[in-house]
Amino acid sequence: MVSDFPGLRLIVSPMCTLGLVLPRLPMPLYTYPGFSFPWNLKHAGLFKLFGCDTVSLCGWDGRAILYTCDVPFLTRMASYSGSTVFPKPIEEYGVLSYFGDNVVIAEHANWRRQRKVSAPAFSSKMFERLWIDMASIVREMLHEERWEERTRDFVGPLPMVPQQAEYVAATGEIYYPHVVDLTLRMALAAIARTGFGIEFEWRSDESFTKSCSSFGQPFWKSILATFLRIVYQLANSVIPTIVLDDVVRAVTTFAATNQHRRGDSPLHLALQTTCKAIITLFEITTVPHQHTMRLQEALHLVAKESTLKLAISSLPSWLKCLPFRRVSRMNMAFDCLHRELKNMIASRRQEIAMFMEGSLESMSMSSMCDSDESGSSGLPSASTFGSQLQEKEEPFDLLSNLVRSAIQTERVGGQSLSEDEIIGNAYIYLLAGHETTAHSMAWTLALLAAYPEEQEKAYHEIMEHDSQEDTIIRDYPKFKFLLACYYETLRLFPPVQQIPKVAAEDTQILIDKSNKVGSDSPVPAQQSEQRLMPPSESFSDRKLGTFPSLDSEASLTPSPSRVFGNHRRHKLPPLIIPARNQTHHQLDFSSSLPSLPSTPVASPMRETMAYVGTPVSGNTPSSLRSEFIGPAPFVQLSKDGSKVKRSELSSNEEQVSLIIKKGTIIFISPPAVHYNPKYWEEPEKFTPERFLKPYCRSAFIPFGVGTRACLGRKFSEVESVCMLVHLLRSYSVHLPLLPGQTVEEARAKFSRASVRITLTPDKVPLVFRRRK
Ligand code: HEM
Repeated sequence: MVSDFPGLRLIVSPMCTLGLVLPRLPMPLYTYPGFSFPWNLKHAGLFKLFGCDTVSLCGWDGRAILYTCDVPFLTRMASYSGSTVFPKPIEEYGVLSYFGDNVVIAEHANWRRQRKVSAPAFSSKMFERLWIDMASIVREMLHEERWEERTRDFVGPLPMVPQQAEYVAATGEIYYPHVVDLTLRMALAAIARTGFGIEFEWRSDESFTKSCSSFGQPFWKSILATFLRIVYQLANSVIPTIVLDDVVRAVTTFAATNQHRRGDSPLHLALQTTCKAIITLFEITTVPHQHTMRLQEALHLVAKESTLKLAISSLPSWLKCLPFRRVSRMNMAFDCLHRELKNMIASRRQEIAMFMEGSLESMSMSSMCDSDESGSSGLPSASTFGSQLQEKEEPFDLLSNLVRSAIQTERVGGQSLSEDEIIGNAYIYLLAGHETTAHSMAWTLALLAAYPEEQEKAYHEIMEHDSQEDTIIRDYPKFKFLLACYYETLRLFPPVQQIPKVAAEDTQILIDKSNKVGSDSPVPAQQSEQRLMPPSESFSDRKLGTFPSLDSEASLTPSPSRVFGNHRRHKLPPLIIPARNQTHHQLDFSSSLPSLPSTPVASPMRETMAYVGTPVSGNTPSSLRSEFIGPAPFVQLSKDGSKVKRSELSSNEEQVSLIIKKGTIIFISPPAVHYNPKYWEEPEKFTPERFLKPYCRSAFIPFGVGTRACLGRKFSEVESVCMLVHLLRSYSVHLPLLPGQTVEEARAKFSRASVRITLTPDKVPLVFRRRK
């Protein structure tokens, strides 16, 4: 299917189950590069090696995929992903349906419905609340962890001891061996408060982790309990249950009354010990845990153990009940969260319906009162009714907004979300929004520590706009440099490493070959203003080239085009494909093409055409053309955006086609795009300023591309900028350098990461000091 593209021929495909667990093998480019290969190889390790931006990855187990970092190609492809052409291979996402159907695993009409109902949940009031919540989370953290007190007497770093393996914090320094422990809790608190409206108090790290890890039974207890239950089941099959139950009840009652019996004789002691043992055994088998799990603890454990849950979901069901403490703790947490979400949704439904009715009623009453100025109607005045309502604050957290949107959709007769779908989507917010943002916040701090001059710029920006009074959401657009730092971090460490698509049908993409450089190459400021969007374009009112503005409600509420993508309004960037009889080597921008003859080029035609899937000749072969029955979206576009008749395809010298065979899996690689020197100057360097100048927007894809782009993008941006403002205004962050260690070495160390659900840093050690 993809053999015409150069690439890796591997023993194991990274996409199969074995690939998920197998570590990197020796000679990785011939055997197996490990599941973390997108991060380890980035652009230079694979695409540069093969000299083209789309390569194939084939395993001996038969799974073959196309792997691309070619911006024109992926932009065109992803812009249509909401349609039937390049959907997500949703069968790969089955495990995410644990709590219920949700927007991430939906496709086609189901996806449109879910996205339409869930997008309004990210409303301006929610962002207002997010800013307030995040600011108070940082404040509480600083207070609870006694940062001020601990950083009071800093005199300077401790003298270095040669061969020192671990950094020793000096007096007045706060040292985190892995700052992700801190950012994970901040991101969780933000999701808990603004996402679910839960009172999530900040407890010192130690006590919180301790209480969370106390759940679940120790391994030996679980084994014993399982054994006793099996014995009971077997005995049950021989002796009638009722008799067995009576015997157990009699024995335990006897044991309970006799376990504290006084007496010093050996007989008494033996009886007492036996009775205690019986009671313990009985407790092990019947009472799993005395202490009820709180929602805050359940949230923490669910977020922490989601990877385990997903891994276990694909195992046979009996394996899921293995008596490991971690597994039983995880199951408890998931059950608790599910139960609580159900209760919360039920109560929110009532509350929100009350508010909706209340506001309607107060409106109608105010009009009645207006018409009857003497107030002789006998009804409470509109203001009295309004104040009764105001006593209770209307909730605007994500979950409440989702419920509100579902109710509103129901009321206008639209297709709404079921309770399970609301729970499914709420769980996705937790899963999608927790680790991604937490890891990115940790890496932003680390990069600012590694580049002190950038940190100083960030600090100056904070000082410029952060008066002594608390900042509010309206101040957010002022922190341009901080947002640029966050973007640059996401470019260097994109949390999502692969974005999969599948060709649902044989598809022919018509390419404008005259546009050689392609409109997605990095461009200087004066060129192509249309493509130069501000870093937060989806948040702003979309004035090209301006920074996000939060002045209007509209700027925060997703518009249909923002929700569903704007591919209908804008012309898609053309793909660059060689003309007939033009070799790859003649091209100055032949990014979509296999350019090295690692796969033997069989015919001149192969050399001159770019295609994905079955080889085709220079002209669309009749066999393939006959498959294009019905609308083929790509065929309809020409250079000027007008329609091209199918019959013109073969003869039109300006147009060349790219053919993607049905079933081809295509993985878009954000790290390879972000490290592609074609789009980014000095891609390895941390240069936040690049986002303050015109930049290649289509080559910045941490939040995905096209219609399926991230719904929570603004959530993560507002949350992170707010955290930086409130932390860096009083504290500076530094790398804990060991004797003889350079900044580059330290950066290489904190850049080590593995690909799990998202890119997960191995260790990010940081030191904080109080600013003078
Ligand atoms: C740094 C933070 C984040 C990154 C890098 C990120 C990245 C992404 C990416 C790449 C996708 C597209 C996946 C695909 O097409 O297969 C996505 C989708 C999604 N994200 Fe995020 N995300 C982040 C934060 C969040 C947050 C905070 C939330 C919610 C509170 C969220 C909710 C979602 C949802 C609901 C989707 C599915 C959209 C759809 O399929 O229509 N994300 N995200």
